[in-house]
Amino acid sequence: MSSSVPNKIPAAGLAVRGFTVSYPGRAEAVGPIALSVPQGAICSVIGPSGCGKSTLLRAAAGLLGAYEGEIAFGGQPLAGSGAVIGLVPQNYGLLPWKTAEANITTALGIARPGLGRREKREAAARWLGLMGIGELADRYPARMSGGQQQRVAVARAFALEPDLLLLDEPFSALDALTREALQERFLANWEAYPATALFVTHDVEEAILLGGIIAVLPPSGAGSPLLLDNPVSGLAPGERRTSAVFFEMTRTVRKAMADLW
Ligand SMILES: Nc1ncnc2c1ncn2[C@@H]1O[C@H](COP(=O)(O)OP(=O)(O)OP(=O)(O)O)[C@@H](O)[C@H]1O
Repeated sequence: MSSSVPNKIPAAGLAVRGFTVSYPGRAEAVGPIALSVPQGAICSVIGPSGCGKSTLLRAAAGLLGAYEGEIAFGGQPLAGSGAVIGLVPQNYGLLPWKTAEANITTALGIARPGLGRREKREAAARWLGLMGIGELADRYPARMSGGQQQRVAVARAFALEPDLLLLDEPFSALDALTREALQERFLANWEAYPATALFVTHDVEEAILLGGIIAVLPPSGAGSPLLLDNPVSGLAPGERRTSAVFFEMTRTVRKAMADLW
């Protein structure tokens, strides 16, 4: 059930090799992390606090100055690949001086410069609607709850129709029912626009519901991530939560966590 990271950089999808970061003033380096995600697959990333999940996402998004190792997409360094990247950072990353709609149209203006004003506004309205917050289009982030801001950030990431989706605990601030509804919505969106995705979560059930691959990261410096192929992803989204395979996978992932952490 576990898969290994091939030595050669694959021609498609995301490949991370020997990813290591030395933060100034921090004795131990973060990593090394190695991962491989086929094009159009979701990789759930689960790991103990401080193991480097957000650091990896920031590096993949081009927001980290220096790191060792390589992050490749489509067989070439991600930085020069021209891939459109949709990022949902842990702090949502919304521009506080822009409304929900303008946060999305501004990002679209950068990532998809060919789109006209009307197309951008229509895309913003559609994706805010799909995330269940269409009525918040004119609202500023300071006047939204954390969960609402998270949903705007997810809507913005999907609106870009990205090649690579990077999500850092995107549903952590939501109540259980809204979270379940948005997990289903996330899968439906992803099936319509199957971006290669890294989905960081601390929730084992969420990792299993969403990921075709589950990367269980060890504490920093304690070896390589374990990559698990997830048979649950072969089931229809509506059947996943209640299937026997799901419960079996829950045991497998928890055992991997117990062994690695
Ligand atoms: N800018 C920084 N300067 C110094 N150390 C940092 C910086 N950013 C992160 N770190 C350290 O690097 C390590 C990895 O941090 P990171 O945020 O990537 O972990 P994480 O796995 O995402 O954690 P969590 O699950 O708590 O969000 C932590 O020990 C953190 O303290």
